[in-house]
Amino acid sequence: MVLAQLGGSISHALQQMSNATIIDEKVLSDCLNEISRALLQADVQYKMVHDMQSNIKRIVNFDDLAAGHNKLGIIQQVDFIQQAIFNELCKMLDPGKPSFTPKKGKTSVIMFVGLQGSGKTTTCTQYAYYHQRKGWKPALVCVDTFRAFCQLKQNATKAKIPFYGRYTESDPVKIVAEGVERFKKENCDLIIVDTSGRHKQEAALFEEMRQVSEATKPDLVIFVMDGSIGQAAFDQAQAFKQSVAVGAVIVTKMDGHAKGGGALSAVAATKSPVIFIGTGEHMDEFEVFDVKPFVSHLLGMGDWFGFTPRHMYEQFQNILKMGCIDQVRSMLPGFSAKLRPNDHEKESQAKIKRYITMMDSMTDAELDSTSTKLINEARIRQIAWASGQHVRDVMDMFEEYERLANIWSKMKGLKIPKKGEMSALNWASSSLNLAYTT
Ligand SMILES: Nc1nc2c(ncn2[C@@H]2O[C@H](COP(=O)(O)OP(=O)(O)OP(=O)(O)O)[C@@H](O)[C@H]2O)c(=O)[nH]1
Repeated sequence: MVLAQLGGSISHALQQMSNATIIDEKVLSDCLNEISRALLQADVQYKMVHDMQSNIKRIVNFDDLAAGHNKLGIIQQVDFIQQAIFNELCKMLDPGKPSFTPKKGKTSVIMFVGLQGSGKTTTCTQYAYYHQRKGWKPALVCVDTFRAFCQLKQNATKAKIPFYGRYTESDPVKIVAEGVERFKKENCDLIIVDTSGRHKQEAALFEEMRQVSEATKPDLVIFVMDGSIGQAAFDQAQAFKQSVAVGAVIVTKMDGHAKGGGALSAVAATKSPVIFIGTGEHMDEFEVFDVKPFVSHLLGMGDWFGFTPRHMYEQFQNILKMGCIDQVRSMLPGFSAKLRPNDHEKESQAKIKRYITMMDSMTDAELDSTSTKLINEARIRQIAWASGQHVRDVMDMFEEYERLANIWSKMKGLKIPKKGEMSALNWASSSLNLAYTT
């Protein structure tokens, strides 16, 4: 089952359950069985599906369910069960510890491993290009002496990323040692090693990987997995983990016919987080992986978990474009009093502008993350300094974000507008509707 269909099947199961007159053990079991079938067809490993079922059954209290057998009660119970499924799937995708994060300006060696055809070479360039656009100084080293050499060289040349590889040398360890050495001397901060995926025998592949790892002492080993490989995902990921210290996963080919379940299996097998997904062959078809929005899509819950600072930024810009905030704010109960102090138009405008300036000093990762975990005290101070504002103002801005994100999280099914998709007035009236429901 492809990813796009999985959400539909799960929504269908939940819909069936909400049509029931009472939610008892049988209704819940039927629903969970349908969801389990959908997950299995999407290549989630059997044991994970089984564990999820047991965990959900354990937390659902049937006495409470029986008590809520009017329509509202049933809707609440369905919400509760949907939330429980959401939490279980998030848990599956969260290994509990973040992967090593390279630091700009400090040399890190990142080694990519994966089977031939998994999309490893494509991913190496995408990863390099992603960082290059953010001001890093990446470099690519190709261990493979055959086809990947040409492919990686071509990609690297196109993206103007330094490249090292040797056609004539057959010893991969020698090539990689030379390449890493050279780029360390050139002060590259991200040295990306593309290992070979082609070997007649698995044992030879893993032995070469171990030797390359030994020679380069990578800061992070990334396992690249084809998102459409099916139930083999778990075993494949585990085999790599047993040979080298895999610390992160990138799932490729998540466009088109990809099955989402493989990502869950790879996390379980490697106990490492998925950090990016590949959504096409082109350099920029590469996305940071964020667990909650991914699971939210998987469950057909739409974008309601995905309210990011960037959404707030874009909506503030829309509001400023509309001119008169006093007019807009009368329709914006979603906005806090802080944004409309004493009803003064100018002050409100100035405040929104200040928030926008502060957000201009945030990184893309911070703007696109639904979590403010990235923002610690030091970051708040940096943002304040970079935007010429007070620390207190930056904290105010994040409080405002948390408040709006909280409002949007309650608006299940409502799509968060993309840039330019929704006018501030539409957004304002959505907030207005919400204000009466909260
Ligand atoms: N649709 C799609 N195709 C992809 C994606 N990533 C890679 N590919 C294609 O998949 C094929 C294999 O990708 P490679 O990057 O060559 O894979 P590899 O693991 O390096 O394989 P070898 O070089 O043979 O070891 C190529 O045709 C890529 O263009 C993706 O995210 N989506």
